[in-house]
Amino acid sequence: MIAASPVPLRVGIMGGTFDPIHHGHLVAASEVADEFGLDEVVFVPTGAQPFKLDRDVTVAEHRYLMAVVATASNPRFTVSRVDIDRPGVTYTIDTLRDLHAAYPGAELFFITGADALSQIMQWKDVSELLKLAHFVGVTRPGHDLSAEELPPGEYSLHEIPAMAISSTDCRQRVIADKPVWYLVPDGVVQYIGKHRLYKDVSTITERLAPAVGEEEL
Ligand SMILES: Nc1ncnc2c1ncn2[C@@H]1O[C@H](COP(=O)(O)OP(=O)(O)OP(=O)(O)O)[C@@H](O)[C@H]1O
Ligand SMILES: O=C(O)c1ccc[n+]([C@@H]2O[C@H](COP(=O)([O-])O)[C@@H](O)[C@H]2O)c1
Repeated sequence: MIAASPVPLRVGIMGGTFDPIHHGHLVAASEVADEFGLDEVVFVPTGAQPFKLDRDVTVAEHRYLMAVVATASNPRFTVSRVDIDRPGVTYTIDTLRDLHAAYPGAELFFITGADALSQIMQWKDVSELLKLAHFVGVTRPGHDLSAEELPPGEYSLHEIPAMAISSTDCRQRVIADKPVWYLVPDGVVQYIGKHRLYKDVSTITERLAPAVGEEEL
């Protein structure tokens, strides 16, 4: 008798700068998990995102902890440190290799908004990248959802409820003393206030691009 092979785990990966994590990220992950029957969605805060090296970004530990707070109540959501613990620039090719090692035999689904999806052809090692995970692009207000440059069969497009929320807008609201209630989870509102994120810029932000000569990219 041939033993039945175990059904592979279906794992979603939601990569992002998450500065801060907001309900747009959470709805995208929840909708894709439902549509694709995912067993788990791993949120992966980035280290030094290659296209954001000239930006000030909140220190990784705060972004990681906000993701933990935001996902704590969902038993299928977890948060990974793989990108923030790996030195150097964060490339998704390394994220996927690390997560294949952490979840041997699992099928990986990389979840991305329409804006990020449109740039994927410029990501490092794109042809290998597309073999390591199935890419799922989700709708995002203000961005066209298309992936014409990507090879057919390597990705899916999925419509989700429109959440006109961005981390940029959340940060600007905090700076302007406007509320971010209901744009981000309650615990994240409180975390931002407790640590004075986006207010105390001199102490809580880091520029991702190292000073010239300081570190080789
Ligand atoms: N409102 C949203 N709806 C759908 N997808 C989203 C939404 N916001 C972010 N995403 C997707 O989530 C991932 C992580 O996004 P990111 O952390 O950069 O948030 P952001 O709001 O775009 O941040 P910022 O405004 O700082 O650029 C990306 O794939 C992005 O396209
Ligand atoms: O691998 C790359 O070359 C690459 C370039 C740009 C962005 N990414 C990934 O895209 C995801 C969304 O990034 P962001 O900063 O828009 O939230 C996140 O997981 C990044 O690591 C990856």
